[in-house]
Amino acid sequence: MNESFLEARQVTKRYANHTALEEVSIQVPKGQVFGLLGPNGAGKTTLIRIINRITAPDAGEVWFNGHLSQPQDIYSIGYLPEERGLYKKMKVGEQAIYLAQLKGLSRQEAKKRLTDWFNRFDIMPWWNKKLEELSKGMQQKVQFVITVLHRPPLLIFDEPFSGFDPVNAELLKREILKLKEEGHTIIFSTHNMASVEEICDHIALINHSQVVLQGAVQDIRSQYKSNQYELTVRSDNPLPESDAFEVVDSQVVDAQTVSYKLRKLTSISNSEMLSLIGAQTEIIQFSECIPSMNDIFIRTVEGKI
Ligand SMILES: Nc1ncnc2c1ncn2[C@@H]1O[C@H](COP(=O)(O)OP(=O)(O)OP(=O)(O)O)[C@@H](O)[C@H]1O
Repeated sequence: MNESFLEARQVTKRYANHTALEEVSIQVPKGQVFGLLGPNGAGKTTLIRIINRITAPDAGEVWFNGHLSQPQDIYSIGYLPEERGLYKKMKVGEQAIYLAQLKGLSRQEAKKRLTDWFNRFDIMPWWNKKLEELSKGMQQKVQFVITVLHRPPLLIFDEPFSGFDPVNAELLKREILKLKEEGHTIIFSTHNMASVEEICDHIALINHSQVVLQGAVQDIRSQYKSNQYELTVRSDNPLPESDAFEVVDSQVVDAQTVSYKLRKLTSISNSEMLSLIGAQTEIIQFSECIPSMNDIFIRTVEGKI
């Protein structure tokens, strides 16, 4: 694993009647997209607020780019909070320039970068409108742009896809991946598991205030494999009998086609299994069932592992 840009070490946060985080440790690799997952109330926003120094932990430490987090580190973070907070009565372009200047950009540079982003996000016609005249999705776009405009090395997005239609969610995904290619480290919290598979390199799953799963998405999905396969064959020849696998389920698709769910019983490779079946039947489709992040989330959170 490459070096961490951000680490939480044994972070604990207690509120009056509730422990929101219990010895939570995460390692966010530099230049990667890190998904912070968990059911409602798990503690994700609390951890994000601690990383942003909005609230302090009761115990534990946050390490930022190799040093113990310092107050000035917040200038190296672009944070899109869950509750979006722009001025409703102020004009969009003017507001965006003002906020960019607060983050250290000159007026000229801010305008140049904003024009570029606004064109890409198709919101340039709204430059002179008041924020309250924009739809929720457009307001989201404006706030996203303001978050990333000063190009901080660490970007943290809390539920960035909420309020976006599928086309705009796609646009946002592409922009997040572009920001990664430019070298930013990105943390985002989401309940949208499809987006996790598409854009996250690593994840941490928090449940009941603790990290219950952490690692590279591909490794985690492989760990949860259960030797199950989907197979579709022409029905002229029966499936060969074998000690290597068993049929869990079968379904007639049409007069010529049958599909099976198989479980592998030995350590033969996928290619060997394919040859074994293919020697007697004509294979139309063969694939190993790799659990989705959605399945893994539900199984882990419901304790079915
Ligand atoms: N300021 C606060 N005072 C008291 N309790 C709080 C405070 N902030 C958060 N909590 C509690 O801490 C727990 C974790 O909340 P948090 O907002 O971190 O969850 P989350 O994982 O972000 O949830 P969601 O997915 O619903 O946004 C919740 O039980 C919440 O009620």
